[in-house]
Amino acid sequence: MVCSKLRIGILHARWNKTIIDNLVKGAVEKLKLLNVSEENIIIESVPGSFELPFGTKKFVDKYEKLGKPLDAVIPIGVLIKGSTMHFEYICDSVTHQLMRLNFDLGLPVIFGVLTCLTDEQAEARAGLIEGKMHNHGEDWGAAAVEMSVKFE
Ligand SMILES: Nc1c(NC[C@H](O)[C@H](O)[C@H](O)CO)[nH]c(=O)[nH]c1=O
Ligand SMILES: CC(=O)[C@@H](O)COP(=O)(O)O
Repeated sequence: MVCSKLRIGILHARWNKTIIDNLVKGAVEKLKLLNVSEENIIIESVPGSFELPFGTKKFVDKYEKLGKPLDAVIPIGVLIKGSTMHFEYICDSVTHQLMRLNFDLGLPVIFGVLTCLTDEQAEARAGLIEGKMHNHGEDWGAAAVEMSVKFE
C-alpha cells in the first residue's frame, strides 16, 4: 500500500502534557516525512496511560464503524515513577494489554509508552533536552508505517 493512503491513529494520554505533546509532534512529523497524508493522521486522547489499552480498542472500533479503518495505532503515554507501586502496576498491565491488542485487533499497535524513573529521563526521550537522546515519537511513527505495509 502506498504510504499516502495509510490511515494512522495516535491515541495519547494527557498526563505529563509537555512531554506528551513533543512525543506526538515527533510521531506526526515522521509520519508526514514518510508521506502519510496529514488528513490520515487521526489524533485522539484519553485521561492517562491506564486508559490506553481499552481506549485503543474503542478508537479502532470507532473508525472501523465509520468505514475509515486504521492501518496502525500509536498509543502514547508517559509514566513517571512516584513514591508508591502505582507506577509498576500500570506499566506492567498497560504493556501486556497493548501487546495483546496487536493480535486481538489484527493491526499494528505500536508501544509508545515511556516508563521512566525521573522527569529528566522522560524529557530526554521526548527530545526535550538539547544534545541528549532523540524524540522517541519519531521511532514510533516509523514503526507504525513499516508495520502497516510489512508482509502485505
Ligand atoms: N501517574 C500517571 C498516570 N496515572 C493515571 C492513570 O493512568 C489513570 O488515568 C488513572 O489511574 C485513572 O484510571 N497516568 C500517566 O499516563 N502517567 C503517570 O505518570
Ligand atoms: C505512574 C504513577 O502512577 C505515579 O506517578 C503516581 O505517583 P504516586 O506513586 O506517588 O502516587
